[in-house]
Amino acid sequence: MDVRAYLDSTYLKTNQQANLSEAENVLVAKSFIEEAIREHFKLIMIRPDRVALAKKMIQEAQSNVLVGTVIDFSKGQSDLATKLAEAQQAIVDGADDLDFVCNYEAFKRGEIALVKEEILKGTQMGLAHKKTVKWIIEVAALNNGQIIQLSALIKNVVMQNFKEEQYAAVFVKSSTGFYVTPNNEPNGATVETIKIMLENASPLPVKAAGGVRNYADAVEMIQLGVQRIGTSGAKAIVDGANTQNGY
Ligand SMILES: O=C[C@H](O)COP(=O)(O)O
Repeated sequence: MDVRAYLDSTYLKTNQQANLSEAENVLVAKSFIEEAIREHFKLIMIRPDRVALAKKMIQEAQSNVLVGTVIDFSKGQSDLATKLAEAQQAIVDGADDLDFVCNYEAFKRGEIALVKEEILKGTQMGLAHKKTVKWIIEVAALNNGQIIQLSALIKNVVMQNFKEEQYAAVFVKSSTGFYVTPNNEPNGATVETIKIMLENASPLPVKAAGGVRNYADAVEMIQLGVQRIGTSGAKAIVDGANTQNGY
């Protein structure tokens, strides 16, 4: 198994979150992009305002690394027009993957029509431009019943509105990695939540994100059946793989 083919190496901290100036934070972003090129990760996941930079660096390196970005990050509570405008800009800047934060708070309030509409319109926009689209459901904000329902809702919107050959380009993704639970509990992918997502999102693929930090975690997720892993620890995962395989 080549774990690198699963890895969306992720750096999404704002200047404030990183406690860095804009210039310093650009340097950190560049180091993640360079690392993704060097290590042949599947994708570099970067904030929207760094997409054009990542695309340029990857093209100059003649690399196949994909560029992904997040839409309406990290709360997902903007209106549809705002979400679509952000996605449109990311497409113009050259993003390959669009990871939308689903309005999971609206879902919890029972505003199902709103959630269905954003999934339909966001997916339509992405697929029309041949992008991969992912819907982040923020599992740590949901109970297991809600994870079942929201995974199934996304699956149903996609199956009712798009062709079978398009399903592989629409993921259900577990987490932003930035959600803070009231009791400081795990805020990302867990074996339990990923199993629930896989059971209820299929035939759509699943991306595990948040808290996947080492090779053993990554292998566990891949063996469960995820197609992608979003992680800020991609290098540690690859180093673990190399040690395990005696390289
Ligand atoms: O999508 C990826 C997450 O932001 C990464 O979360 P992490 O820092 O827990 O690996």
